Amino acid sequence: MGCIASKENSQDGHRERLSRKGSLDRRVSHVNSLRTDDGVRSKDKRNSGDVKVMLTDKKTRGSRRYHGDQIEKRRIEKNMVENYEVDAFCQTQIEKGKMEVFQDFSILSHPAWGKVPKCVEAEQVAAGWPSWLASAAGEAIRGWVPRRANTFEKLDRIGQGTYSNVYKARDVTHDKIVAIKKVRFDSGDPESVKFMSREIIILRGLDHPNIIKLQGLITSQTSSSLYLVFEYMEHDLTGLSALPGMKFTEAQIKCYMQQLLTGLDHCHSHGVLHRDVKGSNLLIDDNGVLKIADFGLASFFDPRSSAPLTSRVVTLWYRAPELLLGASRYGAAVDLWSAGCILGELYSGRPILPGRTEVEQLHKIFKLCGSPSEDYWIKTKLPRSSVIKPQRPYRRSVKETFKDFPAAAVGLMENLLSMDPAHRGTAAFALTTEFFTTKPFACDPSSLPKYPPSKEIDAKLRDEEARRQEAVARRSGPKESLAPNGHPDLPLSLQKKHNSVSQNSGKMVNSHKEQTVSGFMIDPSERRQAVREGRGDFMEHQRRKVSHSGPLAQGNGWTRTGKNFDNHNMVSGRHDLSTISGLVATRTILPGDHQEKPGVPQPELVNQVGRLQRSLNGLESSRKVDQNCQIKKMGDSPQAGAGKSSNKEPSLHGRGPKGNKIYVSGPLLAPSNNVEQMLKEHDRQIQEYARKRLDKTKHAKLKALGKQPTDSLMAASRH
Ligand SMILES: Nc1ncnc2c1ncn2[C@@H]1O[C@H](COP(=O)(O)OP(=O)(O)OP(=O)(O)O)[C@@H](O)[C@H]1O
Repeated sequence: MGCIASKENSQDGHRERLSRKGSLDRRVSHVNSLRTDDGVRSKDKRNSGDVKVMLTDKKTRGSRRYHGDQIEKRRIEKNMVENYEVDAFCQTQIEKGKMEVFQDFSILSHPAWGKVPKCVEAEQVAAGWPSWLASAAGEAIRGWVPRRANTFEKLDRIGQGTYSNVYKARDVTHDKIVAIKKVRFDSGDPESVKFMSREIIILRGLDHPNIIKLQGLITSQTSSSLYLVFEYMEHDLTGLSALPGMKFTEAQIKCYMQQLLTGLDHCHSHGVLHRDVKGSNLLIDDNGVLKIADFGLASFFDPRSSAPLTSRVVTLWYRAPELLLGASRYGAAVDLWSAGCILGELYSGRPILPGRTEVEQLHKIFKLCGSPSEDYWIKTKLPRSSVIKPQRPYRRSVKETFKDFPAAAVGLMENLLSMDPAHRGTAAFALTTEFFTTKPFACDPSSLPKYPPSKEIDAKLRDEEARRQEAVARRSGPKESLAPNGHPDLPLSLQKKHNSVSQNSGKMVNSHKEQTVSGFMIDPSERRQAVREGRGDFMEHQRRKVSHSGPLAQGNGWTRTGKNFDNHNMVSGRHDLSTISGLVATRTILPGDHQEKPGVPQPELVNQVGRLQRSLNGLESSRKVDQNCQIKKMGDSPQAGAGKSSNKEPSLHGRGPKGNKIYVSGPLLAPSNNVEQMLKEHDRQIQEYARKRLDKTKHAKLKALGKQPTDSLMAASRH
């Protein structure tokens, strides 16, 4: 335990000591906005290098960072500092063992972290670890031995993600229930190995009651599979919110938000960005304890580093505007944006920004949060700002939109959903806002009601079953207005997507047949067989079919803002996020967090904008198009573009994936009454394009195999 210096000089000495360890207070420079006494947010101009120490309360794990001139009086809520001289207080707290000082904030981002000396690596391999793991994450597995699959009894499948299947299982050796996550990855692919080891390193490096604990790894030198063993959590926030009749109290919402922000604060103060905060990644146990899970997209960050990060992270509905605009240098604020979306969702009972494409997502954000100021565009020079920038500003409407929510909640949402990431504050700061300091206070997790096990996957099964029954009823009725398996509340284009994804999920499930030879004592597929012999279990069958990721809630009964809430901004909780293209961030596009070149628009987005624009051109002829948003010529400065007429065609050109020019022109967004129609058309065009691409590929494959393509494939290949 190191001493805490009270004066600049001694702190400099302290800093020097840290510096020698290669860890100068880098973790703390994201304390960049503070609230002044009059409640007005002000940018903290202090140099991040002034930050001296970070204190963490051992009990709540809430941390506080102190600048040189902040080392004076501090408040403590619950067990945090209050009206104490930090020096004296901390000394006492340390003596009492209640507080500790983090001296080395950079442990996770230290380049050597993850590596062990060659001799240790050899020992690990001898102990049965695969060499790729010993080499890439030796430090993270230090002290562990690989677990064997036959010491677990696989029970049900409880989750399915983009990269994984999650099972409930019994750890026979320790006689306890655990969750095991089988990750799809290829140990022969360096990128795959990098992501896998990063997830493991981060999970092992973070130790906090609000962060899921990795308990072990199931692997062997011969197996290509890797299973992560976690403590078992009965619920996730999406599943819990979707329980029929669920209504969270305000104290309960505060309780979940407090835990989420405390967990995020721990990540951020250890230099980790989660980058996929959403309801299905927030797990809750039977004691009401919330833990942040799924660090598959998490990354280390160092605000002083110039290394670019990818902007293709975070599930679309929870993705911060700077990411949508292509930022490659960002920080903890991206997680805070997602937390703001979760807060809104907990109150409103449905996702607050459910965009279907990146363009639509930005449009929804602009409508709710206002478009960024001119200063912001100039200051940030975000790559896509030259592609998508409203011609006249959108007014912020958070207060009006959520006027039925408690004022303190809206206050916090205003912070977290700031367009400028610098104004979002920090997780630690959010925990000190009025939302948490006024009544009703956050309740104790243990006082929360006990709920039946509820996962996102369960909510999906209920929806699937309801849809199936509805389809049966419709088929037997006089009218047949819906396609089989169709969502009654989804546009046809999305229904098609939904159906195709369901089919894909089915295929994926088949590919998991290999698990019957996985070495587990009991396999769910065998169990299913046994069950089927007893009763035809539709739910179990569906468990294998559904895909993952979606909204937090589907109308939980909290006071709705009803017509005050922008209907375009709302969707039924039944919509399956994973069925909508491009919504879920992928790992494959993160080759070492590659990034797009600044100023060069991302092809997918340009294509989207292009198609959107072309559909707008049709609308334009009726002269009903709003001139509010304009797409400017690529590479033009925002100022130059703003002066150009949007009626000219083409006014934007960029290059598509194969270097072909893409022309788009005119205003980006139509008036709100046309937006839905325009987006449907846009959506249809994307689908058609995707189908043609698929057909072309099939055609090429068949040709390569010397088989005769069908007429439709022939037609597609001619396009
Ligand atoms: N420790 C756990 N205990 C219980 N359930 C869990 C646990 N970990 C994950 N799950 C369930 O499995 C689901 C998917 O897990 P996870 O998010 O880790 O997978 P993923 O493949 O990374 O998903 P995504 O595609 O959303 O990124 C979660 O939403 C949750 O319902």
